[in-house]
Amino acid sequence: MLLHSSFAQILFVNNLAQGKYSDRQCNFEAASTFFEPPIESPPAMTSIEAWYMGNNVVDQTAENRMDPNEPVTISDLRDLGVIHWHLPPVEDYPAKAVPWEPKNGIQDKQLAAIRDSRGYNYADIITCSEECLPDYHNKLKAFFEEHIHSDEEVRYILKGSGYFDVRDLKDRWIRIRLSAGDLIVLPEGIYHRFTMDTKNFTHAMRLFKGVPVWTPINRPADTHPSRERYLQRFQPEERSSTWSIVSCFRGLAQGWQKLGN
Ligand SMILES: CSCCC(=O)C(=O)O
Ligand SMILES: [Fe+2]
Ligand code: NI
Repeated sequence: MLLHSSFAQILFVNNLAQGKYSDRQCNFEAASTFFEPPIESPPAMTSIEAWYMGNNVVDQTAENRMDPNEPVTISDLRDLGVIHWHLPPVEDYPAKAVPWEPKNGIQDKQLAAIRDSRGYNYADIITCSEECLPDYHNKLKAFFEEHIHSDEEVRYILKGSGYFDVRDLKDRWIRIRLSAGDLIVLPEGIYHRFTMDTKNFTHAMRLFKGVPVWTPINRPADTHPSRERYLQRFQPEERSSTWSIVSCFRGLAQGWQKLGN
């Protein structure tokens, strides 16, 4: 198996170098005997890693860590509304399926449980690589434009890897490294962007509640209702000061009412 897959990888890289890949070969099912991504996912990674990055990005696919490194914990991410599971993929998913319908019922029970409990009733599967993604260069540019969405962004990495960058509440970029098995939820209204890493291969499931909304709302979007909702939910100081102003006005109004009676 090991021999087989290294052979397949050598073949893949060779063919890639000769420009042999076409859309047809991006169908993993049809080409599964020789199509393997040119990388292996790391063994049983149990958690994502995140770190602060600088604003000056020369190569978006590089790690872009601060020097010295400034790590960001899972709990810091939770405070921003970003949640994560690690579910090693149990099925062999196709390279592309828009939408994706499980063939023989849902085999991945853990994924099915998350989909049910969070209402992700639509899913599709895409492969980001130069061979498989039509209009590759423009898509990569669009993915890396800072934006928000009016819904959650939910991605399950099936093979390969990539980075989601999110802004913290002080507007600093945090880079989150995802690889096969990582399922991430970015909340509605968080500023974010996506890039592949130096390996240039991400095979992912995109999950949605109801009709998929993937229109990006590029920054500036500070007055967009989704951004305002995000700040209400996740910016504690702002929420408490808004609440104290509201309750102060309430108190005054009640006072006036009493005076009038
Ligand atoms: C990891 S999926 C490809 C990127 C994407 O869907 C996005 O940036 O919204
Ligand atoms: Fe997106
Ligand atoms: Ni997005």
